[in-house]
Amino acid sequence: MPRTPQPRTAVLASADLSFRTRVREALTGLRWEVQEAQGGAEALAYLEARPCEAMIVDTWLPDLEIQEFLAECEKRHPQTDLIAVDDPGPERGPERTQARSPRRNEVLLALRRGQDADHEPQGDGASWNGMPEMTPVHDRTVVREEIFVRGTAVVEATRPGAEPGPGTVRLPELIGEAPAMLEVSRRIRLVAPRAATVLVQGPTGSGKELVARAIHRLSPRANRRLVALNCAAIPDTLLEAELFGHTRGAFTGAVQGRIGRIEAADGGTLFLDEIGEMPLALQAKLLRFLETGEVQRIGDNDPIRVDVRIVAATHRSLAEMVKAGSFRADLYYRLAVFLIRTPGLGERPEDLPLLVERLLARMAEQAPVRRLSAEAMERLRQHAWPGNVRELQHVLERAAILAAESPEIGAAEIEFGETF
Ligand SMILES: Nc1ncnc2c1ncn2[C@@H]1O[C@H](COP(=O)(O)OP(=O)(O)OP(=O)(O)O)[C@@H](O)[C@H]1O
Repeated sequence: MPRTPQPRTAVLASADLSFRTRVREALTGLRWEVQEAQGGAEALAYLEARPCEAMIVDTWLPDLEIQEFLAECEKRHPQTDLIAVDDPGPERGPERTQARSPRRNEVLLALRRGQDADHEPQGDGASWNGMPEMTPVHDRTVVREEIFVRGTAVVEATRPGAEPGPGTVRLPELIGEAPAMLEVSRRIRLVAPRAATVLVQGPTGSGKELVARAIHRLSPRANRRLVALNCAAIPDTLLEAELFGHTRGAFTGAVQGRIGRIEAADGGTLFLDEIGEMPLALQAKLLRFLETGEVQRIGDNDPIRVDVRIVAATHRSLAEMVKAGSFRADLYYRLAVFLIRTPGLGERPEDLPLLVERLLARMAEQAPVRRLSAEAMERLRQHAWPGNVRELQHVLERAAILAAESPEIGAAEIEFGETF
């Protein structure tokens, strides 16, 4: 009796759902068990949790440079074969060169045969080794192989000898190459795939919300909701109902029942901005939720189980607040499982030119924008930036409007607003 082959295991990493679907269908039809990841960090987390035979990865990842990703896989999981897949399109990945191993050939073959059910291989998979079309080719004989899976060009992965730089590459939405910013990106990528609570600390306008959104985008929860609540923007008396929800008639004015933001974020992420402004009594209730995973709407005795990841942010030092007795120590420890500190612009002056260039380029997508003169740049350099990147954005927007009739943005067009 023919032996039923064990499913072979692969992680498939791509941000593109249709791409994942095509490749997954091709492989599961061939008895591969495929774990899908939306980005590099998530894919690495899957490999950590359960080693598998192959890593199939899109050459464009939302969070990691492909070379960095491949090097990381190679270092941590030398047993896993790597295959980078190029979707045909204007953005091709970098040139790839690498000798192929027999097992990698199997995956390529599986992908190719996914087009055609008649070719479904029989046996235990070992017999695929040495298929005539796929006999291993030694270094440099073939540098590139394209196989089409329903319109997708599959190109062999490569790990050229070059090291992938400092081991950390910034996330696309976070502008800045200063070490403190690269550390922010690194921390986001490390924590995103996990369920850990994150505390983001940094001055106003330094990108705390951007960090929360990036964590959500790179997490397995990315296709569920990110719900944001600014604790400073809601009167203390309403904050509890906003967080936990309430039944009809639970308090004066509650003419209808409403679910709270925690429940609304079920399966996703809740971003609690300005957590330092939360009243002490409510802090105790939030802690209870974090410990039990249950919420109780105001006016209702039945607890409801929810699965929510919390990312909290503050511009204040919560540790100082704990010392002063205005923030609960137990909640602080529970929130600060993983800390990310967003640096103020004053701490990373070397990023100013890059920020200016990228922010002006973004503005130019909406309306024509003049170039910045050297004098204007110098004026920007002299400023202390208490409002950080948000303030820079506003200064540049104002300057672009003022310079509409000038050949360039001059120092005269750089106006700083009020500082507080
Ligand atoms: N590193 C960065 N790269 C690109 N844009 C940034 C960066 N940091 C901040 N910004 C932009 O600056 C603005 C303010 O950012 P964000 O709201 O994330 O800051 P914040 O720290 O949460 O501010 P606040 O404490 O006032 O709520 C946003 O438009 C954001 O896109």
